Amino acid sequence: MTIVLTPYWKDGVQKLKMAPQPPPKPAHGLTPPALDDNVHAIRTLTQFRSKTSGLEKYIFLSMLKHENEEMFYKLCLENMAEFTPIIYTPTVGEACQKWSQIYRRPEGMYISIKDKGKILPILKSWPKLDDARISVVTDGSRILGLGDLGVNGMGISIGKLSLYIAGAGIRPGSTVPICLDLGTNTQKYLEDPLYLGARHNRVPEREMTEFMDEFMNAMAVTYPKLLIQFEDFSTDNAFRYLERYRNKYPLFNDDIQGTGAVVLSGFLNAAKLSSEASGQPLTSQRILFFGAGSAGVGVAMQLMSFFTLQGLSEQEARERIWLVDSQGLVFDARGKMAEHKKYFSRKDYNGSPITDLLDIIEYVKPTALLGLSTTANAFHSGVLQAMASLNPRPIIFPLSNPVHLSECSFSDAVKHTNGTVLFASGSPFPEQRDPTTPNKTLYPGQGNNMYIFPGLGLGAIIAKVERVTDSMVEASSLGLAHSLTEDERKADLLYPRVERIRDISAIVAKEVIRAAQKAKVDRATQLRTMSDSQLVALIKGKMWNPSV
Ligand SMILES: NC(=O)C1=CN([C@@H]2O[C@H](COP(=O)(O)OP(=O)(O)OC[C@H]3O[C@@H](n4cnc5c(N)ncnc54)[C@H](OP(=O)(O)O)[C@@H]3O)[C@@H](O)[C@H]2O)C=CC1
Ligand SMILES: CC(=O)C(=O)O
Ligand SMILES: [Mg+2]
Repeated sequence: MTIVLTPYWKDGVQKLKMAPQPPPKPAHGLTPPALDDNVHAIRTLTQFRSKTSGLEKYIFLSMLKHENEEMFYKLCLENMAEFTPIIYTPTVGEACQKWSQIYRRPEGMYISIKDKGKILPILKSWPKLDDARISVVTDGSRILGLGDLGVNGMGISIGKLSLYIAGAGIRPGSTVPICLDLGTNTQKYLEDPLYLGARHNRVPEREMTEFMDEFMNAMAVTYPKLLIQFEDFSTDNAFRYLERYRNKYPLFNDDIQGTGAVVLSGFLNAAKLSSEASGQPLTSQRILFFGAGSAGVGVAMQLMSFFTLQGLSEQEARERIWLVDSQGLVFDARGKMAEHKKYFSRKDYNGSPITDLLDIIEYVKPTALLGLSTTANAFHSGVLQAMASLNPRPIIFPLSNPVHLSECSFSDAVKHTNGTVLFASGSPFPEQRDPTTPNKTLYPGQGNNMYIFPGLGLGAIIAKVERVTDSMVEASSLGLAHSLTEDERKADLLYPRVERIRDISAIVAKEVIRAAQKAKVDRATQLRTMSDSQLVALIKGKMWNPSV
């Protein structure tokens, strides 16, 4: 059997034999006499920790996954807080940027625009055809906040799927990383002799849509049990292909829906604390979005349900949300604007454009400031102080990834709000001392869709859904919000500790299955009669665990 698992070299498609399986345990006498899995885990972790840069650690773990997958996931599960910043944001961002330099072996499928008209046989050559359950598909056009990385975006599909396995116990053999190669508009890559993708600009929209139609149809034919996660498509395409396929195939867009769900969840917990401190009702929250792309608008759409769940009408909910883009406050009288911004564009402002964030804050008087702008340090000291002067507990979520593009750091947020901030960021930051209470530690939340997609995907797979409905996405969010333990609430955490990711994914998956049942999109109808505890037990029982 041959399989297209490698990127392209010039015009040719390199065909490789199937990727080698991990070797069976060596016969007695071929390993050192005292080799023991538990001690070897310590040895491997020590080797990992001896690497000095994030990228070296990433490469080490990537090779470990290839050579000893069970050990990789065992260590990952036991050291989630230490491993996620390496296999995921921020280090995965650097790995993607340098993908053409660090590439070593096939680990997913690359489907090129040159394969148009013959995508089906390529998909059929995937070695674990019948096992395929979840695919993360990117076209590399907006990887984290790093822009168009072309086929270098493969690293993000692989990273997300590692979190499906570690975080939700999806079987490793059921995951299918895919990177679509539709060209790149990044000149640096086109000129890089090591670049692994097609060496031309991105193809026009019509050609891409024809390609996508063929690809999606071929995916459904080849993998009838597959759920698709669209990842890191540039904003126009993210909205376009979500709308085009969401009622036809089981899929969701992680940046629009996964991010919306994770932020709604953290916001629900933050808003309770903020309203307790201000004495104002939850409905008085005023949310300012700095960034109005797929993530900003996706989150804004999801936060509508924060208000409607409190009894506000759709119109009232919409009035509690303001968007800012690179031209400043988004308002109708500004003139022509992208389709996805229109719904939240303000109708009640007719003045001249307001572009400075401090002026916008003065005008809106937000209780919450959410950053999805890819603009590092946009929440500077003046912005943080302004938020703190308006609110006893300001909600500040700098959600852009990776770390170096975050709108502010946790230490700055703590410093300039005198420790009152309710904080969540897209990438992790270290904890801080409370400036006002000796010996008290303040913990940053990680408002990253990694808390949602593993459980959402697992629930959708177990329920064998025909579609992913908005109600399933909302249920994943509420499941996450309610999964905080008493201890976590006492520490004012907005998200559960990442070490509990498996438990959280089980809760999220259960809520997703229940919502799928309500919407009647579940094909595993035998689950409908189970009690909640039976369902959670079933979900946990289905989770794959490393055997070492
Ligand atoms: N925490 C999480 O789980 C997630 C985080 N993200 C992060 O969100 C970020 C945005 O992603 P996405 O929405 O897809 O990206 P886009 O590029 O589509 O959106 C960026 C938005 O920010 C606006 N913007 C850019 N520069 C400025 C500026 N100087 N001032 C004000 N606004 C500005 C853009 O304005 P304009 O529209 O005018 O161009 C656009 O609206 C990324 O960094 C990504 O990593 C994404 C998904 C999940
Ligand atoms: C987290 C994520 O999906 C992003 O930054 O794009
Ligand atoms: Mg993403």
